[in-house]
Amino acid sequence: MAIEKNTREFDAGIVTDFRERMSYGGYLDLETLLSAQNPVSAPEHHDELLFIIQHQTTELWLKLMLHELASARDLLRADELPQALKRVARVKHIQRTLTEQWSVLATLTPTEYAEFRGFLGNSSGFQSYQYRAVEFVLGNKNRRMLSVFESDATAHALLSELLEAPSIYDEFLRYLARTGHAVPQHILDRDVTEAWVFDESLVGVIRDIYEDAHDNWSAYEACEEFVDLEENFQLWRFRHLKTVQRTIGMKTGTGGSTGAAFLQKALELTFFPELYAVRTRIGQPPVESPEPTA
Ligand code: HEM
Ligand SMILES: N[C@@H](CC(=O)c1ccccc1NC=O)C(=O)O
Repeated sequence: MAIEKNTREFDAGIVTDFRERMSYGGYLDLETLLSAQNPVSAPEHHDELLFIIQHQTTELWLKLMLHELASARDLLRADELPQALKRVARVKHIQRTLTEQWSVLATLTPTEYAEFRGFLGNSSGFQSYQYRAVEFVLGNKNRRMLSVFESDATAHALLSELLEAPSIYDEFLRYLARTGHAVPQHILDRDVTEAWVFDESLVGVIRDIYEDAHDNWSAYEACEEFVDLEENFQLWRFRHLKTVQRTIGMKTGTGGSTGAAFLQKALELTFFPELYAVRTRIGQPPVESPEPTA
């Protein structure tokens, strides 16, 4: 038995002739994928490959995240809540992988990074259109961000389209309205190209869902899934900030921002603020509506 030589038998049926058959590498277009790592440092720095692959794998996962989130948004529009939540469940796993992945890049020391940072010019993750697209789908719209993509027609077109489209949160709130929840009309009519801003009038609607979870189970479950999405997103941002602090300290960014201080401010951005605000209200007496003025 070959196993005694610590060698596995080559099963008789194993296919070896791929002249006329689809192969692994062909199906996955590995030729393209594996020829896309092109270090710019000269002489080539050993650690630049790590830097490139960390970014490329992130972009691949972002591509899938966007695919799933856009689909979840469309499913909500079609009143298919359980199917939408299935998509969100997958996104949560991708986010965990992306957050965990920071530990690989954290093995890059400040000295090593400084040795090839100069070759990166003004390129920066700030110019990641897929990252911006995910922020837009989740409702953190910012028209100003489009200016970075003036010279990239594909990225610009995608971001413009997502800017104009309702976010996943807009679609969820519309779904709630259609299924009997008292979502105020001004929310349903809002300008969806603007960043979502905390709306006090929505907190009572969410509170009703949380206080009668049994009878609002699917809406309640969806709210909790959205909170997971937001929390996971913030954990990624936090790990990015920590990686930045340990590799470049307080240096300004290659993209032109103040660097760590700029990234710190992103931790204050929020996607679903009412889903957090409701936690303060649960079990408290209802907030009186303000007296109408004049
Ligand atoms: C040593 C590693 C890294 C450093 C030192 C670093 C540094 C920075 C800095 C300073 C910024 C602010 C923009 C600027 O002025 O350049 C930034 C933004 C950004 N970086 Fe990184 N980064 C690192 C790794 C990564 C990785 C692996 C990704 C994954 C794609 C990434 C994605 C982003 C994104 C999406 C932004 C925009 C964030 C926002 O707008 O809030 N970065 N990065
Ligand atoms: N902004 C980083 C450079 C950087 O990290 C980067 C450069 C090119 C492509 C992606 C990058 N990642 C995140 O910003 C810096 O200031 O060192």
